[in-house]
Amino acid sequence: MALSTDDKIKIATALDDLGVHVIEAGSAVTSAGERAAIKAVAGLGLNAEICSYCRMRTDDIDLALECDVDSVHLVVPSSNLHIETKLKKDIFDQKDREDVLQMAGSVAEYAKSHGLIVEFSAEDASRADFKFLKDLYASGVAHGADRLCYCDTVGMLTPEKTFNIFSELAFSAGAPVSVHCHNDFGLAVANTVAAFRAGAAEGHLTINGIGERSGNAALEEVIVQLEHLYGADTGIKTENLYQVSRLVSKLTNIPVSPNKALIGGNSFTHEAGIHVHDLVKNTASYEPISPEFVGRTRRVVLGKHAGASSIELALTELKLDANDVQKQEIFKRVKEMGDKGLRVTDADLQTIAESVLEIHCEPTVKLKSFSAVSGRPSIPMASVILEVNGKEEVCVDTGDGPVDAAIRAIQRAVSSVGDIGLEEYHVDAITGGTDALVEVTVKMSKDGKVVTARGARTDIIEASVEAVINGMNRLV
Ligand SMILES: CC(=O)SCCNC(=O)CCNC(=O)[C@H](O)C(C)(C)COP(=O)(O)OP(=O)(O)OC[C@H]1O[C@@H](n2cnc3c(N)ncnc32)[C@H](O)[C@@H]1OP(=O)(O)O
Ligand SMILES: CC(C)C(=O)C(=O)O
Repeated sequence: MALSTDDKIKIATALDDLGVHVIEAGSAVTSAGERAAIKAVAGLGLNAEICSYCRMRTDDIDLALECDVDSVHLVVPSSNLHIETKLKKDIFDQKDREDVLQMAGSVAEYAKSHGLIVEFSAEDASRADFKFLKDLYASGVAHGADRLCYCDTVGMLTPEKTFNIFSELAFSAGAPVSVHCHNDFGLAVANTVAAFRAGAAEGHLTINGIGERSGNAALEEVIVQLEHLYGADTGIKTENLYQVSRLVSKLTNIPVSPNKALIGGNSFTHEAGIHVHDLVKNTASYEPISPEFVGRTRRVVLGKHAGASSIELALTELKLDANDVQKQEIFKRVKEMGDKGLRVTDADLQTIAESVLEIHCEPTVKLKSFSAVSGRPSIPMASVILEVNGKEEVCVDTGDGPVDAAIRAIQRAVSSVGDIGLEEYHVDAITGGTDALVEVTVKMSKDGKVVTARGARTDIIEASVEAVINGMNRLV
């Protein structure tokens, strides 16, 4: 994953707006491009402190200074394993031990003398000799470190162990102690929360839990757990969390798993009829917090597990009245689709309901023709001819591929009916082979309303065009 300067600016601005206190904008030593990006972020005048990762080397500090950052995350190997591997020294040898303490302290002092805030970070602290770790922190503090950090570099901590360690360190190490957890055993969030409970001053968190290997502690999970399960006021604008999560996922190209807590596509989405039956009476029955708390909306989807309440709700949303017999028929058809293994999109339900209720609606957006081209080195391009509210619209656009170009062209062609966004795009090959039937499912939005729709064809561009137009017709 590599972010451009523009991407870093967008993410840093969103994080600042979210209310985070420190933004680690990159490692200045990485490359000239990385330095340009860090400098650009530092020049934004954000409220957050802008920080760069540095090794225990004065030349790394010099590069961070070139970027005009406020602070450095000065990382010092602390376990004997890391010290031996990186520095070829042994903390159990008295001379080597003193050398490491001296080296770390002098780089901290160098950074401080150049006006930087120093977060003095013990790498692999969870596998370090605890006595040496405390000596290392003492050396950092004696040389001016403003904060200390305890890194669980390969995710070895458990919540109980973390609580005990932070209970001992947090108020006796001589400076506020941050926690930096990795998720190798899936415990990064639990360990970070345990550290906060025991007095950690700061947590190193990442949006969507991204990070090296299995990632770091997910910001959104830590914040919402602290607020809701422990009654803390974190000062974070939680209502921005989903929007920032989407931005980071888009710019890093790292999709969020549908079942990811709080920000996954399935959180706050309900399908089971037995759940929906209660949910419509009291949302708390199947939601621990309201979706709006993290900037989301509730969704009830239809499928094999739908019940009468789900159908009733969906019909109300469509503003359609059905009698009991008609509802039974809609219910039956929804179940039939579910039994075939199909997800019932909002557009599918509308089609079923209109067919059962014998309503004939002229679609607002009708496809007359489209074409798309792609190749190398040409730029992917698409043209569409649509009928929008009876008026012919012809649009051409380019994109990252022919599908993107076609969807952009459609979005331009329908701009007269409003701003329709594509929130999610998903492709499944239903059959095997290069002539497979391809199913495209899209989630689209307009003025806060979100709908799902599907297209199924052997041609992926046609399936995408069909899905998008189906979704648009549900929204306008
Ligand atoms: C995902 C993250 O960004 S987490 C933060 C970690 N950040 C990064 O790794 C930044 C990206 N890294 C890079 O671009 C490169 O690794 C560079 C430019 C930093 C260094 O590249 P190279 O000089 O080729 O060294 P290489 O990466 O092979 O090895 C790292 C060197 O740093 C040394 N080192 C690593 N950590 C430390 C430390 N905390 N203090 C002092 N030295 C350290 C290693 O001992 C090794 O030194 P050696 O080459 O003398 O053996
Ligand atoms: C970059 C450093 C802080 C790290 O990821 C770790 O030690 O866990």
